[in-house]
Amino acid sequence: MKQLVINPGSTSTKIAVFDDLEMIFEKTLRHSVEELAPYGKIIEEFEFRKNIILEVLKESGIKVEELSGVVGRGGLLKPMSGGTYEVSDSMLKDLKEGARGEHASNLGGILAYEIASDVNIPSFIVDPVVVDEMKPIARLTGHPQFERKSIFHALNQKAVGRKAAQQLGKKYEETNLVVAHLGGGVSVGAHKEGKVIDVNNALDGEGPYSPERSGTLPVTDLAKLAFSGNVSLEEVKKMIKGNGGLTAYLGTNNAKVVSEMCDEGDQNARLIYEGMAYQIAKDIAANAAVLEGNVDAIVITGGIAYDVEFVSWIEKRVGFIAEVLVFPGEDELEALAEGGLRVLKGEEEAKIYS
Ligand SMILES: Nc1ncnc2c1ncn2[C@@H]1O[C@H](COP(=O)(O)OP(=O)(O)OP(=O)(O)O)[C@@H](O)[C@H]1O
Ligand SMILES: CCCC(=O)O
Repeated sequence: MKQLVINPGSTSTKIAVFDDLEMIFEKTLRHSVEELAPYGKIIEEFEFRKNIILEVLKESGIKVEELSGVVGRGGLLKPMSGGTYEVSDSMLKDLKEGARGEHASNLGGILAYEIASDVNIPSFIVDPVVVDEMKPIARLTGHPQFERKSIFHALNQKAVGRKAAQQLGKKYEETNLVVAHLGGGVSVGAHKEGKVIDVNNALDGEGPYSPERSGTLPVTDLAKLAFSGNVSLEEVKKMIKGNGGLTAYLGTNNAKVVSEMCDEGDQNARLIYEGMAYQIAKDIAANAAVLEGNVDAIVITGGIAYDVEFVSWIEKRVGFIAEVLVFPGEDELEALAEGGLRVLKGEEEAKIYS
């Protein structure tokens, strides 16, 4: 069964075609700042991205009519449990309105639906960033006006969670893991028997700092800055997401460059980079407490997991909890294909978004 999978990022659209679980075509379509400049909101980029995808498929001799389904990465929707969801009218409406925020992955479900409906095949999203399996106790913040939200790299966290469980010779649904995804954003989740019962909101200023996000900031100082009259709301939001973390401290969101700065003897870069590992380690240990110490393994994934020294800084602080398994990079395209295939083959029923 052939499927097209689509993973839209802020400056790229990754696509692949799978025949069952074999990837037979893959392409990263990069979108320059100039190409995206005419579009105010991410949603306005839909037609542009759809046309490029169709052009590339045509050039590569891939016929949309031969596909059995199209799967897109899901976006900022209403909170939902993990799994594969058929793209429905109400989902499309929420994605198009972007009522829960703008995120490139909002385009995933829309692109999948529009390409699939042209040839009357089903479209799905899998484990969107709003997967929410948190326990009520994890939602408390300290003030009833605020509630913690589950927004994280659900797709990759769950995919590597399954791989780690397999490596341990267990089912994911019977395994307890702490998974840390280290990408442009960082999320650290407690996976208890297949459910992510606690995780930092990696998008909105919670948890460790990351290449481009601030993570948790001292709240009174932030409130003072916000009311100082010196900054706009947009500027404050940008400090938290986009221009926070390594970008704010060192002027780059490229952890590889920071690692090179460390190698060249830059002591400040080393302090900041190791500080990020320190905060991630603290969050991993906090999630071990969530799991009451019953941790089968700590799993480290995402682009920064390629950096052996960075991983060693984390491991020296959390190795006492459980063994550390490292899965560098991300398996999002494969995870999308697996989710779609489970439904197409009738092994799982597509969930309904409401
Ligand atoms: N060998 C390496 N050493 C250090 N950092 C690396 C290495 N390879 C990749 N990275 C870093 O990984 C980061 C990107 O990770 P990733 O590709 O997982 O993020 P993303 O997909 O852009 O964002 P997100 O994962 O938050 O959705 C970049 O900061 C990049 O520099
Ligand atoms: C937090 C969800 C994915 C991202 O980093 O944008």
